[in-house]
Amino acid sequence: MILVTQNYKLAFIGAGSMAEAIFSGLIQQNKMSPENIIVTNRQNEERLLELKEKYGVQISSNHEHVLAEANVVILAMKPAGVQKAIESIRSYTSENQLFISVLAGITTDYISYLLGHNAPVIRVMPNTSAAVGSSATVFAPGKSVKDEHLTITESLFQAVGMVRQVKEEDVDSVTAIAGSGPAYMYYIVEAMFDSLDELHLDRQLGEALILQMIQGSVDLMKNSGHTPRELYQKVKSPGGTTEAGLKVLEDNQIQETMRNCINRAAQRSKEITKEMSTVPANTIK
Ligand SMILES: NC(=O)C1=CN([C@@H]2O[C@H](COP(=O)(O)OP(=O)(O)OC[C@H]3O[C@@H](n4cnc5c(N)ncnc54)[C@H](OP(=O)(O)O)[C@@H]3O)[C@@H](O)[C@H]2O)C=CC1
Ligand SMILES: O=C(O)[C@@H]1CCC=N1
Repeated sequence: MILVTQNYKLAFIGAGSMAEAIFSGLIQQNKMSPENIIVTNRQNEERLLELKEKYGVQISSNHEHVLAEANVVILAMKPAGVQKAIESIRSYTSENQLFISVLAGITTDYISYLLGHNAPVIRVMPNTSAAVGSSATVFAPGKSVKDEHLTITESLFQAVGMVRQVKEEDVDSVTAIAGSGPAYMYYIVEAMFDSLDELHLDRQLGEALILQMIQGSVDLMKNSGHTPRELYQKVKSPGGTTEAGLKVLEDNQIQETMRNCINRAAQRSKEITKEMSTVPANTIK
């Protein structure tokens, strides 16, 4: 289905980590040409120049210019900045444009309310692995979304990884796994890397072994048909090294901690909705 992206002009409102991960992934996977991507931010001109230099994308601080030719507008500022950001572009937007928001906790209804018209709005939750074509992305349609808009969104994000459609009410939960999840993995891997010094192992060799070990574990989980529990039972020998290590994880309730971590992130997404994404009651149609 990765066909339509070449015909579109994409405007990124926000030029941070997530915007960069998405457009760099699209460019690297040859799904979009940099001339068809225009990027703006709030104030950091140096950042825009750096992105132009690195990827060849168009940049501009003039919001009218940014919105002028865009068919698809990707909102990629922090959730707290969405109101000001949309206020600054609203007069240059139209119902012919598709709005894709990657903002955690911000609902499609709230974006429609801020836009003040009926342009289609789709809420997407990708992750930074989009930069290497390996995002785990979900999307949920808001009002006025037609099949063609779903197709565009699917093909854009399919170009940078796996993509699935969900109901908007499930996006908070998915954010905790797919959106925030990479950070939890990096946090654990950081501790593994740090153990190398304590083990007096060569850092380069140790890091390569750890990453390959993780890659291999993922491959086996995907391909063996076994559950994670079955797989770790196969690694463990009575009285062996794995059993000794797992005992430390169990004693420290690492599985419970991980569940708490995911639940807390999902809850935070809901809190963001309450704090920053409430549509005044008298405006709901
Ligand atoms: N990082 C991640 O892994 C993921 C992030 N997200 C979501 O992506 C969004 C962006 O996150 P992230 O990239 O990490 O954030 P960053 O802080 O890296 O980037 C935010 C960007 O938004 C710009 N911005 C702020 N206000 C405005 C405005 N009024 N008009 C135009 N641009 C504006 C900033 O510009 P300036 O620097 O000039 O202020 C900056 O370029 C968030 O809503 C987050 O929830 C979703 C999935 C994963
Ligand atoms: O931390 C955040 O709020 C964003 C959403 C998912 C990843 N980063």
